[in-house]
Amino acid sequence: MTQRPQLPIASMVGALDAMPVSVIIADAKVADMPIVYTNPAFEALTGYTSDEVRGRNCRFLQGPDTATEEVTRVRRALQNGQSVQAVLRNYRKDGEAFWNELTLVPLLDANDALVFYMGVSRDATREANLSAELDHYTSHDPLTGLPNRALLEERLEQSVRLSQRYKRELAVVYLDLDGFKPINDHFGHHFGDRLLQKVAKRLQALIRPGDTLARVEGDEFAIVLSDLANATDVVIILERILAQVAEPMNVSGMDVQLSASIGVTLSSDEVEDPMVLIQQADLAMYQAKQRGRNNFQWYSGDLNASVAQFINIRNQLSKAIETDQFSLVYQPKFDLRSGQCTGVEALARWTHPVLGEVSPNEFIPVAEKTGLIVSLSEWVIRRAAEDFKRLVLADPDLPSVSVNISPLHFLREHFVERLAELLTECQLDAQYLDIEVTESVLLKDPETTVRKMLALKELGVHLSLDDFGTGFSSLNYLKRLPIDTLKIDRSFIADLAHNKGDAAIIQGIVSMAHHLNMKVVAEGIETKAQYSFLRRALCDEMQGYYRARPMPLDDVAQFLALHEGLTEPEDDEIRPTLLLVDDEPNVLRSLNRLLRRDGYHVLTAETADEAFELLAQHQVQVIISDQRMRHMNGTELLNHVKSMYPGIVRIVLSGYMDLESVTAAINQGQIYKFLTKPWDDKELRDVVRKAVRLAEVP
Ligand SMILES: Nc1nc2c(ncn2[C@@H]2O[C@@H]3COP(=O)(O)O[C@H]4[C@@H](O)[C@H](n5cnc6c(=O)[nH]c(N)nc65)O[C@@H]4COP(=O)(O)O[C@H]3[C@H]2O)c(=O)[nH]1
Repeated sequence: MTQRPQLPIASMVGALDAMPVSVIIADAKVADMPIVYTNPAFEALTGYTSDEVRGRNCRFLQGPDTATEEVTRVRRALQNGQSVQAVLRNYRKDGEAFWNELTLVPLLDANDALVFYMGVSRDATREANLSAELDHYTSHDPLTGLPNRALLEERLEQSVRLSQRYKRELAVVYLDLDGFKPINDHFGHHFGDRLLQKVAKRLQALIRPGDTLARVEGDEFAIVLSDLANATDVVIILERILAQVAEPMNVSGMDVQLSASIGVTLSSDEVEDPMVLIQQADLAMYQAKQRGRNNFQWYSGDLNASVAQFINIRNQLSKAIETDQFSLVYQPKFDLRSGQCTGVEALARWTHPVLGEVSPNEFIPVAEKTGLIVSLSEWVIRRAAEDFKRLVLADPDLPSVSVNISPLHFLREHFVERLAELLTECQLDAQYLDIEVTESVLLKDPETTVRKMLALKELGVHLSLDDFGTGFSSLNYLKRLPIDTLKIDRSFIADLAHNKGDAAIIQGIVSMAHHLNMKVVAEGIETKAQYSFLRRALCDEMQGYYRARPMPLDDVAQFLALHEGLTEPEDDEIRPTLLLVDDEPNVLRSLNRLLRRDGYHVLTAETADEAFELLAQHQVQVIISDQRMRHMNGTELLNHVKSMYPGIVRIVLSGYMDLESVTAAINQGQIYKFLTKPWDDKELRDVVRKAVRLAEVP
């Protein structure tokens, strides 16, 4: 056994004085262990000089918050002559508390007898505060100071257990502020944050100390109302919440009025997983939104499947970008005269590992609602810019790639600046990017739209107004917008062959756009009839399944490489075209034979529907219709033709002499000539020749 060196305290003092950590030595031979030495670092830590503390027991450093269990543990170690470590809440001379990370070691003499205790201290206040802050941070929302979702779930679990044990009612409330996002987007996040803090304060004032109010995310709050004597108490609280949220709030000198949509559910004995209650309240909240906002709805168990779908998508969407579940497809657009490809539109596709293909019509509105649309769109722009470089290799004349930008994103502060940054990052010249914004931006905020569009033009991007015709744009604003292209919404195209209103709207849009120096693209062209009608209506470009569907990148590259601008002239562009309408196939056959000989391009129809399809497809000069057919009346048909295609010369060829309708039709200018069956070949050919000449006069 090695001999322990005997260290008289006096010989150690020089070294201890120089130590950067606080050292204290107490005499262990005396019952109360008085202090016999402290070094200068002790004074720096506690504020006490050596003279002030010599002869006293260390307990003067303790205070009201010092944990008694820790002190007892230290005392026991000292009694047993053992080393001990502890972190004690101590107090400096000026009363300020600090965390003392203390190590006490016994000093023994040569005979192993305990003579002194040496205490080495370190100020651990910073770490302790940090860890407390961290605890708070992980369980609280930094903006409002309210519990976050994690703490809400913890408290809910406890509350459900207590309510089951004591047979009390418990309700979970889910609250979403109506119209908060536009305010946030419009006035900026700082303003939005202040507003959320005010709302949080008001809500907090309405609940009891045992309840939990949490900010779940964005403008969504949840409340656990526990220990309710009966369920009807909830109604009173909810009414108060609605009223309080609706009271104007003053933020930065501006009065803002909000409302809330609230969903509520009650805990029942059957609930095994308390988290289900949050989902139920959330579902009910969406129902409240659907029912017109500023109201509350109880969860009923059989909520609308579409609401459940909405929530499901919302929950999945946030992971989708990170896990690479999105892709892009491209749909080409074509010039209606040359047939050349005038660009491709990027359309987002989401393939979820379980849900499969989710339509953009489902996920885009959800992405808008949750704000995820911004990161999604930025991803789309980046990917489209990259893909465009590949597509110009396939078609060096490809003018641009179009991306859809949702109104919410478009109207966000700094949208234009951010786009400029993205273009620089992607090294894409602005002229190759076409931004498609729906007409609804004009409804939301026309002045900002005008300002942003001017800035975008300055940047050099191409601008298209999408879904045109659905948003009732103010024409006043339209003429101020630096728009390059109007895209006529698909809904006007679908029925244009039969609906005279749609046909007239299209003609009106084309003529107005051309006057404003804009091009017109018709969307959703599926049939030859629609295609031909739009060509004749002088529409500039088309997009639709009739020519090309949206395709993955490789396919569209191949398509562009092989595509040649075509458009053979149509028959009716070379020869005068006649349309014969009769429900008797034999009559149609003999008329066709007779008139073809005169060099006309002859079309035949047995029904009104067929006739309108053909009229949409072809430039018809003269229509000859039977008067009494099984499903229609000739003069009615011609009346309809007159309003849709006023330039077509109309002739009735009837087996009956219904004088009344004939004279009415002639008087109203609906028909040019009335001929009777059986017809005289020569007379008929004469009348048709004159009618064709009449139709050709502009
Ligand atoms: N029935 C029919 N449909 C046709 C025809 N030709 C094209 N379509 C479809 O019409 C939609 C045209 O895009 P949109 O009006 O911008 O309408 C888009 C657009 O508003 C939105 N969307 C798609 N991708 C994005 C995106 O990346 N960002 C944003 N913000 N919105 C997007 O979702 C909407 C729907 O997209 P999709 O389902 O891809 O649907 C596309 C396209 O597939 C046709 O001949 N017949």
